[in-house]
Amino acid sequence: MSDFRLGSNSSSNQTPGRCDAVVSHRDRDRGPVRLPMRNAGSFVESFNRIYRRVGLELRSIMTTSCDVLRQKKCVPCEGGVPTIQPDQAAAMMEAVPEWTLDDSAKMISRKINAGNFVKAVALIDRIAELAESEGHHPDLHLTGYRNLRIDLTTHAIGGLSENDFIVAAKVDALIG
Ligand SMILES: C[C@H](O)[C@H](O)[C@H]1CNC2=NC(N)=NC(=O)C2=N1
Repeated sequence: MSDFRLGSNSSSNQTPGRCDAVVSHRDRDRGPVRLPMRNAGSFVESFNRIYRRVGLELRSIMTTSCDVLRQKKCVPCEGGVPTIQPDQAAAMMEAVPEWTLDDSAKMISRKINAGNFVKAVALIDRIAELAESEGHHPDLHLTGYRNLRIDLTTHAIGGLSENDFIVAAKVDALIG
């Protein structure tokens, strides 16, 4: 097999330079790879299923940039994908500084004092629209008429996925 070379002129039509994943050949990292904006998770799964027999593997790099997360789209998750591990989750919290990671590293949460009940419910409505457009939904807790807690975890896999961080970053943009 010829030396497997990669550059920033990858197949995806995104700005060069940003790396979403690394491809390794026989466990040796060979270079950066850009992933498609949509369905990146299933692309990585399919690539690895097909090319593992020749020693190639894609390892996606979870982003720690809020801006990058806000450009992404959630990937429908029906289970069968690994959860983000605690160390990666802790690193990704950098992108969503208003959020906290729970002790089990399976959920991220944000607490907001919306000021009054009407504002809190209006915020819930806006979050609901965002969640529906992403196909990924937070658990919402409104207590004390104005205190809203937003919990994000990926129920299908019983832990965190990049979807949770994408929605969290978009909620932050929505709140401002
Ligand atoms: C088919 C659809 O993508 C799945 O049912 C989605 C819906 N929204 C979801 N939201 C969250 N938080 N976790 C999920 O596993 C989930 N699954």
